[in-house]
Amino acid sequence: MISIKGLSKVFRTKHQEVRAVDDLSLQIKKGEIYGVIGYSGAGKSTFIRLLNRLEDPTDGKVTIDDQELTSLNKGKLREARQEIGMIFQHFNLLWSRTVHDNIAFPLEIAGVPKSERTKRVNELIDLVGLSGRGNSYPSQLSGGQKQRVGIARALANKPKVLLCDEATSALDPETTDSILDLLVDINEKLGLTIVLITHEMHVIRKICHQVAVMEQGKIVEQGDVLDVFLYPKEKVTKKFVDQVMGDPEREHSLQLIKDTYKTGEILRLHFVGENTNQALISEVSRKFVLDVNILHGKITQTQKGAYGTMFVQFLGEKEEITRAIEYIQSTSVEVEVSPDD
Ligand SMILES: Nc1ncnc2c1ncn2[C@@H]1O[C@H](COP(=O)(O)OP(=O)(O)OP(=O)(O)O)[C@@H](O)[C@H]1O
Repeated sequence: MISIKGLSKVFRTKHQEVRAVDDLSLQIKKGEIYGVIGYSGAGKSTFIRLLNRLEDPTDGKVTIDDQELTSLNKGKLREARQEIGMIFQHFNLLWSRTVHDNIAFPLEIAGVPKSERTKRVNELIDLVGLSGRGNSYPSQLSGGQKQRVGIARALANKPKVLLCDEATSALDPETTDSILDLLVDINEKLGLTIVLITHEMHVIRKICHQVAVMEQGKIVEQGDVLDVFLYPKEKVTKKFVDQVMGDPEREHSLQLIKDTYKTGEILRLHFVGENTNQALISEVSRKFVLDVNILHGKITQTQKGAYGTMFVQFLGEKEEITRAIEYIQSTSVEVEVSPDD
């Protein structure tokens, strides 16, 4: 759906040249939530602004649904932009207009008649959970509510793509989660493709299907969110994964745990995808004559299922422990047995 090829943006100032986006290529599928993560200065904002040509590229192409955005003249670009909604970190609302009139604004520009506008705005107000607040002004709303107005306004012209520029960075964690839930809801209900940029791995973990990691204008790693969490390759990606998971290798190596718990069999279980920890653990203690102690673990939920690591201690007859391990090995949970001394 979105094809990005060899995209570059060079900013030239008097004294220097900055390659904010450097020969970047990506494919984003229809209906996907695609996250781009990077530290400050990586080039994320410039990248997302190139997707609707708020910034003109120095080089490269952006194609959305077979339409090459980068070759359009001003008139055609204005039409094409109606299919691309955008939300911002600081909401960018019109302070002198009510919630209703903020959402109606893009419809006015598109020349939608008043009666139709009112109907559409009311639908959008309900969709984003702001029923009853249509006559409020932005200054009377909380941050989360302001972003809901931003989302409703961005959806007014029924876009195919929603661009989110650090949309939750100004919000507290709880409000962030409620806005992320709303984005997932919209993605599922409307089949909308969402491209977001963020510096928070929590955002990627919670709602994205695919992730690209950006550093110095380039994509250094990309893939399925679960894969990137499980097998981060680049140093910068590992740092982002640690933001959410801590570093189990460093903090709790199997050997370290074994040195602490000297009896029974110590196992490390890797959960990937659908499995949830509780179901397997309770199944094992039901099926086998064993005492199972959960020692340490961190399982987290992504859009592609649960994943994480858990250390457990099995206490019981050796044969029974072996049978239990074989049973776990027959599921999709990976088992690592503590090395023999
Ligand atoms: N208009 C501009 N003129 C000159 N340099 C710019 C301009 N916009 C961005 N840059 C430079 O391009 C690089 C990438 O900036 P960009 O804002 O895209 O990064 P970012 O990852 O979004 O970071 P942040 O989250 O801090 O905004 C930076 O070195 C920045 O200084």
